[in-house]
Amino acid sequence: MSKRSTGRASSPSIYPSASTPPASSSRSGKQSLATQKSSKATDTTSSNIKVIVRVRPRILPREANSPILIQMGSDGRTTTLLPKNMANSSPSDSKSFQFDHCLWSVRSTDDNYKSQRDTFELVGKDIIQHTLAGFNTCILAYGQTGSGKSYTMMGSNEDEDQQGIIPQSCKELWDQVQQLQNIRKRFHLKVSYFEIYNEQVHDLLASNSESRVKLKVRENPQTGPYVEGLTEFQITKLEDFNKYLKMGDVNRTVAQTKMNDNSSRSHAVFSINLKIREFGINLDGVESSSDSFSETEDYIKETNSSLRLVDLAGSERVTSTGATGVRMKEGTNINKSLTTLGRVILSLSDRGDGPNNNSVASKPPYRDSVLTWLLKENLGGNSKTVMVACISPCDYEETLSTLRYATLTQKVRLVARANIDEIQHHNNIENDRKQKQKMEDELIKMKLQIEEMTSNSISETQKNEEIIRQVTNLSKFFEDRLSIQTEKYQIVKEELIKERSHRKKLQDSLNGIVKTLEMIDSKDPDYEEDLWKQSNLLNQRSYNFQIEIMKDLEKFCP
Ligand SMILES: Nc1ncnc2c1ncn2[C@@H]1O[C@H](COP(=O)(O)OP(=O)(O)OP(=O)(O)O)[C@@H](O)[C@H]1O
Repeated sequence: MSKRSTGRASSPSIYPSASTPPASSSRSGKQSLATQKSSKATDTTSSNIKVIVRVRPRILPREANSPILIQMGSDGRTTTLLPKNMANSSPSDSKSFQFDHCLWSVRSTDDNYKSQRDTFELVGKDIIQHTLAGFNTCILAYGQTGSGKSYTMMGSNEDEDQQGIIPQSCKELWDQVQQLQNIRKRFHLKVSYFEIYNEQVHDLLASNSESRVKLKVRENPQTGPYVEGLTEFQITKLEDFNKYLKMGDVNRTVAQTKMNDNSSRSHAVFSINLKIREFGINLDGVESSSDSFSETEDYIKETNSSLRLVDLAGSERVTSTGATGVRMKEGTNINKSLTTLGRVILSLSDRGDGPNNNSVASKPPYRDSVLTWLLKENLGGNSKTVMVACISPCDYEETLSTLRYATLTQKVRLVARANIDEIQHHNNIENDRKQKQKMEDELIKMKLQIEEMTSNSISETQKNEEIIRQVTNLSKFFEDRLSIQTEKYQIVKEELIKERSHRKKLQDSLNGIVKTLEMIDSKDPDYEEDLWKQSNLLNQRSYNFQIEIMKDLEKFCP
């Protein structure tokens, strides 16, 4: 909703295809025949429209020497409008008002200065939480022309510190979704962006040729009014928000006026539709595609909510703006719709306890302007709504008017309920039967597996016992063999010892013979003779011995 250039003329063309009915807890027509959604009515809260007042710095040249007519109390809830002509007035001429919050953004050096970030913290954070909880929510900026509505809602996208409520809300919502989603909980975000210019609705995200087509407003008995044929884009990454915001801002009608160089000539509504689906236990463990939701998905809970971020065109006095021609027509239409908004708020605030009370209050004239018709749910129905009333620091009349408008708005009571659908399956019994059968089959399969494993383990044990037996036998066999071998070794060892001693003896004998031969070689005559004698003696003995043997033999064998 940053402002760009002057408005363009309408050009008739084909309607875009997508439509955006507001979120509701009992959406009709889309559910599958096998299922039925039952709305969960427990999460219902009743609260007033919250009102926050923000005063901007003196930035217009005409304000340079003008006194600041606004004071804000240290409680952060009181705004005081000082008298127009302070020199001729007494302090009692000041007018004080109480709001949910009062944001002082006049001088960044002041202790109580509220930056864009502070503004989001106080205005947007809660709203994002409510959106995630399934409530329809709305933040709308109201105020005279040039009072800082677009700055508060959109700010400057170039500088992160200057970002307004819309880009900060997108980021906060995206971050929360990233944290909360898991295999059983899936989030789906879609955006749309339209403007109401001269009581006509234009799709700011339509292609160029279709962007000036006048769209129709329809009313769904359950979900309320919606723009027929509005383009919706799915958000798959944080940057998508920025892309569609920029696209819409390029198409928005803005113009230079005497009061504001870059004045919004239309009311702009940026919507984020959030769908959350929760899934039951999936026995197959199959994950569904996370890119898109299908109507046949077997989810057990669906939450639908829509966050509407509205930058209203500024109220203006023709005398102040000096508008003529097209600008004057725009201004008249802007004022007409804002007046209707005032009448709707007045009617709703009259009801005291809101839409459910029985007082005979006038029927809010929602249909008297496209703006109030489209915001019907956010102003007087199923929504949690915050109004940021923007004021300029030096304009008495316009500021007084805005503060009165804001005071009235605070009295509007809304009954919001979380749009949660619990899914009842008609085919539950059949599903249960199938699941039971599936689990029984699974059980039988597991039993068989266990039996198989048990029998396997018995035969394994037998096998092992057989191996142990064989190993025992083998080890016995080897032990026996070992003892036999040991015995054999002992015998061989003893024989070897004997052999060695025998060999020693032989060696000794051999040595004796060698010695004898050496002696022979040395030709010792005495020894030779002695040897000769011995030899003869032996021969003689041998001969005698033979004679004796012969004699004996003759005795036994005659
Ligand atoms: N809090 C702020 N801090 C600094 N500058 C601001 C602040 N609020 C508004 N401004 C500046 O004041 C000027 C008017 O603000 P802006 O365009 O947001 O007003 P507006 O209410 O949207 O006007 P219109 O209704 O005509 O579109 C802009 O130049 C804007 O940057």
